[in-house]
Amino acid sequence: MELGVVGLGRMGRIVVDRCLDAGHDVVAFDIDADARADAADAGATAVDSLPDLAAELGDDPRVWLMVPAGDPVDAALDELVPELGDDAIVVDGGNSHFEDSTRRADEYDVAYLDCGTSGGPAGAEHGFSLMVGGPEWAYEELIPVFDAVATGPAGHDRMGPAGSGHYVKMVHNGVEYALMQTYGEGFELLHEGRYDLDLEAVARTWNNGAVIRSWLLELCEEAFREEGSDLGDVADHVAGGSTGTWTVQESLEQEVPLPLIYQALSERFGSRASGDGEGRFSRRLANRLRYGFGRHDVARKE
Ligand SMILES: NC(=O)C1=CN([C@@H]2O[C@H](COP(=O)(O)OP(=O)(O)OC[C@H]3O[C@@H](n4cnc5c(N)ncnc54)[C@H](O)[C@@H]3O)[C@@H](O)[C@H]2O)C=CC1
Ligand SMILES: O=C(CO)[C@H](O)[C@H](O)COP(=O)(O)O
Repeated sequence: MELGVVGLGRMGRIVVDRCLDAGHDVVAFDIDADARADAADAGATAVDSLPDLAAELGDDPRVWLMVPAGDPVDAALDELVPELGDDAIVVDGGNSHFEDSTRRADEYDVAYLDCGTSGGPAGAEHGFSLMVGGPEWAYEELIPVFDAVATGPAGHDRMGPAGSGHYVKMVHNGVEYALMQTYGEGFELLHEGRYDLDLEAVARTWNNGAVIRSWLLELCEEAFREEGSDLGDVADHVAGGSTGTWTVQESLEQEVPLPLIYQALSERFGSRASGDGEGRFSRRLANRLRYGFGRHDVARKE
């Protein structure tokens, strides 16, 4: 299959590489010329504009957007969609708000698939988990691409109609916040508590057979190995927060209480208010874990 990929950053580049490895042809565009050149070196056909991308794809174009959520998605769609034919399929693999996705599915004259993507840059090796919303025929048409980008056939599924893919990913991220918070609290008590513990050894032991083993716990182990048991100069400053905020907003609207996810989100806001970079160990671990799974910048003490 031939796929256009728009947005060649941390995540989009993985879409490109995994599709090429699976034998698909890729036409690639990013507003950044260096990113375009790198994708061309990897074997994609790099183009200089969105109209060029549409022209290169010809009939039945299939396009994967992997740009930052919000205005960049609408900007790309506004420029791209008029150039695509009636049978076009567009996937938005970023962290868009599900209501933006339902709006776009109505507004743009293409088959629109909203695709929650999980796995972060580590997905380069293993593939992503993909949660897809939108028309069934379009999902089925793109299964060869989803097989390549995901861990395999079990790593993707259609969640339901437009918006459902990003809705499921929003809740996934709320769960992610709460898991990071609870690991952080446990390690904070171990760090401040009665014994002088090697936290990498604790995490490694837990990761081997314990009830609470997980990938996030493997990333805790990696963080302690690389930063030390005291997390070195990692600051109490946790960035991000949009997807967790949406999860809490939706919980209020649905009257479904989510106290743990709300608390984890509040801890992030609290970390930014304190401003001294010292503070809570749990929040310092969350800061470092965001690098582990998403290659987000680590805030360091001055
Ligand atoms: N980093 C992560 O772990 C994860 C990120 N995501 C989501 O995936 C999306 C992309 O994230 P990353 O790859 O991490 O971001 P990134 O910042 O590494 O890459 C974004 C790329 O999009 C390009 N871009 C921006 N506007 C553009 C436009 N109008 N046309 C063409 N290219 C444009 C930028 O030049 C950049 O190369 C975001 O929505 C993000 O929330 C989803 C899951 C995990
Ligand atoms: O979707 C992701 C992981 O699943 C991204 O890494 C996202 O950026 C995480 O959310 P936040 O930036 O609010 O920590």
